[in-house]
Amino acid sequence: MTQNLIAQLAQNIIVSCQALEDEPLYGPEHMAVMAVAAEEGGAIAIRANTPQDVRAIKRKCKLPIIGLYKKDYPDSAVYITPTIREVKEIAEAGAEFVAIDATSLTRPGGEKLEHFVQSIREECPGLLIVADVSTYEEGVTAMGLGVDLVSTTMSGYTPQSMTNEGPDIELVRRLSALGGVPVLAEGRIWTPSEAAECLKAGAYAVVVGTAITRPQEITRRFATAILEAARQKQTS
Ligand SMILES: CC(=O)N[C@H](C=O)[C@@H](O)[C@H](O)[C@H](O)COP(=O)(O)O
Repeated sequence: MTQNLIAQLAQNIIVSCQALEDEPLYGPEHMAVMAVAAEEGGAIAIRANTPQDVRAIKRKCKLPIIGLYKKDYPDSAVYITPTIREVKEIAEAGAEFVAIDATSLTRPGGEKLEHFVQSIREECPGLLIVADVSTYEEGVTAMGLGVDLVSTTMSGYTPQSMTNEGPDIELVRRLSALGGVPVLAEGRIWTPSEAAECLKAGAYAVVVGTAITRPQEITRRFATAILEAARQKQTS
């Protein structure tokens, strides 16, 4: 069953449907219809933040969910499903997968990643683990701990990782070349051709968020391009 779930993701698109409190589309019902739209468009799974959103999406959409729970702790910069408390809430909400921060950043309470992964296995049997990493070394470590998938989510968002505008295709390529644990390409994938490039680089599947589900950011890109074109027209 769990192996089938992983196999189902292969060579496909996962859509991340997330809106934080300060975003116009914030709210479980908005995310649920966003997930339905992604399903209609051919997504194979949904990535979603908070137990509330996972529950709402489950009610409307049949796709498996990679759940996460963004939460801030005062003693750590880790915010993607930082502790077993958030993992349990995501599992109880019905997600098939949980995405966790698997970077080398200090975890809340100084917990070691190895201990965290072990407690997920013990306390939430059957829940598949997606390790969100920012570097090659972190990916290798996570694979060694027996996670089910590795995702390049955090590349560009930690002090130890690159900060390019586009996706970190090189990281996808290097981690995929290891050949063991399936690698998801995630983060700043803006165009279908970038998504295709990630697959060519060896990605098992591709996760796209903002470019599909954050209309304010999509609008901003058009607005910027149009302003620039108008400026050029004026000066030519
Ligand atoms: C770094 C971080 O917190 N990433 C989050 C992880 O869940 C989301 O905010 C991203 O939208 C998601 O990873 C998809 O990426 P993009 O929206 O770039 O396609």
